[in-house]
Amino acid sequence: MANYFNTLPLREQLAQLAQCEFMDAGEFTDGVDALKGKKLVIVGCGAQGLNQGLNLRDSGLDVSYTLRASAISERRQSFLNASENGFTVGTYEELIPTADVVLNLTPDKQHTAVVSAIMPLMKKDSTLAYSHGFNIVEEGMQVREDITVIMVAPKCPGSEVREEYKRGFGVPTLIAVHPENDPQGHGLAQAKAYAAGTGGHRAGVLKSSFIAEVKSDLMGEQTILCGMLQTGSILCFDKMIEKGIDAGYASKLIQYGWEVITEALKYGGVTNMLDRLSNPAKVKAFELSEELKVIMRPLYNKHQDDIIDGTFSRVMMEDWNNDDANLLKWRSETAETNFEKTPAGDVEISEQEFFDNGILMVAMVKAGVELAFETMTAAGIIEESAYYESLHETPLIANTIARKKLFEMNRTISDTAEYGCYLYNHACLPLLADFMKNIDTDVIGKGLGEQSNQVDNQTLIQINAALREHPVEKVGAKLRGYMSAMKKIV
Ligand SMILES: NC(=O)C1=CN([C@@H]2O[C@H](COP(=O)(O)OP(=O)(O)OC[C@H]3O[C@@H](n4cnc5c(N)ncnc54)[C@H](OP(=O)(O)O)[C@@H]3O)[C@@H](O)[C@H]2O)C=CC1
Ligand SMILES: CC(=O)[C@](C)(O)C(=O)O
Ligand SMILES: [Mg+2]
Ligand SMILES: [Mg+2]
Repeated sequence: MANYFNTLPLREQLAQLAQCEFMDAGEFTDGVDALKGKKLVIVGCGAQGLNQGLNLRDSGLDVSYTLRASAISERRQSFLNASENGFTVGTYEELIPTADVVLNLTPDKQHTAVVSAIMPLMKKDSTLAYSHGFNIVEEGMQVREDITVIMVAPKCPGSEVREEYKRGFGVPTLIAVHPENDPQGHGLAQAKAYAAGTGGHRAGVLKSSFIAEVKSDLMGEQTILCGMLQTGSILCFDKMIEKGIDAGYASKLIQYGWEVITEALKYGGVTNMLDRLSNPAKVKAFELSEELKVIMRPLYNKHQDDIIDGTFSRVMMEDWNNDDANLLKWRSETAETNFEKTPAGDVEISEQEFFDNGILMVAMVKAGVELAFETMTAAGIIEESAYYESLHETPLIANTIARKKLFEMNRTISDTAEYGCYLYNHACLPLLADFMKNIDTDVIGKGLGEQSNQVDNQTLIQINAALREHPVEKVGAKLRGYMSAMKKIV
């Protein structure tokens, strides 16, 4: 097998990267009908597997789980996830032959082995579904020609796929049909029904391609979504400790701060997030974010370049073949960081205080969202896709840090995302070393303590215009307009 993307002519690569059509709510009036009465068998019951299965069943679909024989015999967590939620669980031999749709929700590293094992058992004219395009695009998996291959990719950690559904909302979702495998022409109808079953249509669905999803998902997760929040947590915490801020306070400000400040982002974009600051703090946050964008832009370009040409995938797959040695080493190193080892203090921090004392965090989120959006769109990803992958998903990742710090984020996201997050963190920590030398508690930990809200009018006018004029704000206003069912979290 070879990297599918790299086998295509540039014309086709660009066309697939640009595949992105916002699907109006009217396209989902049939709901889950295309899958009603069909047997959906999910392989794997982890972050996506469990939460998607719960949503699909609540949406009236017939869902069961097939797990590795060892998972069942050893009653592993995946078996408990499925059985304790009342699902039928069986081996591949027992359930795959009965499946109309097989949802492959195992780790990307396992996809070639899993698909190779289940394909011979899949009945003629059935469907194979993915939630990430890595196996098809980066590995070039060849699927039997009678099998329809679709993708329904939530732009969100598995846990929040379920939480947003329970709130009556959903998460933005990319759907696609693999052009090499749509023999009966019903791939799109099935993908739409699957997306509706997860609740994705309530947040927004893009008709995308396996290529557009992979090349944007890898970029978002490695940079703004997980990498920036990991690096920002470590740098901001260590700076506060260096400057004598109480460790419990510092830990709480960061652990819960990302969620609070990015909730403003989710509702009103970067503009609303900065509008939550005083004028002097907004000017400071804007200046810091502009400085951060200059420093980090080469890193964001390198991540996108390595994703586009397959370098990232090759390097990660080398680690797969080395028993995940780097992934496991970097995971344990993360657990040893001061931030991870310091519990949040039993101290009251008001919602506004997270903004006032977290000016640097606001600047990092602004810089990361804008850089990721700008880099993705420069690489051919369409704005709507780049918005979901940079701005809208950041608060959903922040929700996981609020639960149990970087441990929970890295446990909930895919191993692929976790690996990319560590690559970014290893590069960004030294990259920001000089920048952090000039940082003090006025922007992280204590706030400006300004006596008045006065700033230069011209400066404020220019900053407000720059915030509102950024393309992520324009496409964001349109997409948030469709999210009438969005629910408050903080
Ligand atoms: N995590 C996330 O938030 C997101 C993930 N995705 C995508 O969803 C897919 C699933 O990822 P995720 O939910 O994170 O995966 P998890 O690691 O959370 O769960 C993997 C599941 O697969 C099972 N599994 C592991 N290895 C094998 C194997 N060799 N054969 C069969 N089953 C196996 C595990 O059970 P056991 O080990 O007990 O057998 C577990 O139930 C991936 O393609 C990922 O890219 C997409 C969007 C977000
Ligand atoms: C949660 C999500 O969308 C990620 C970051 O892409 C992943 O876990 O792979
Ligand atoms: Mg993703
Ligand atoms: Mg991902």
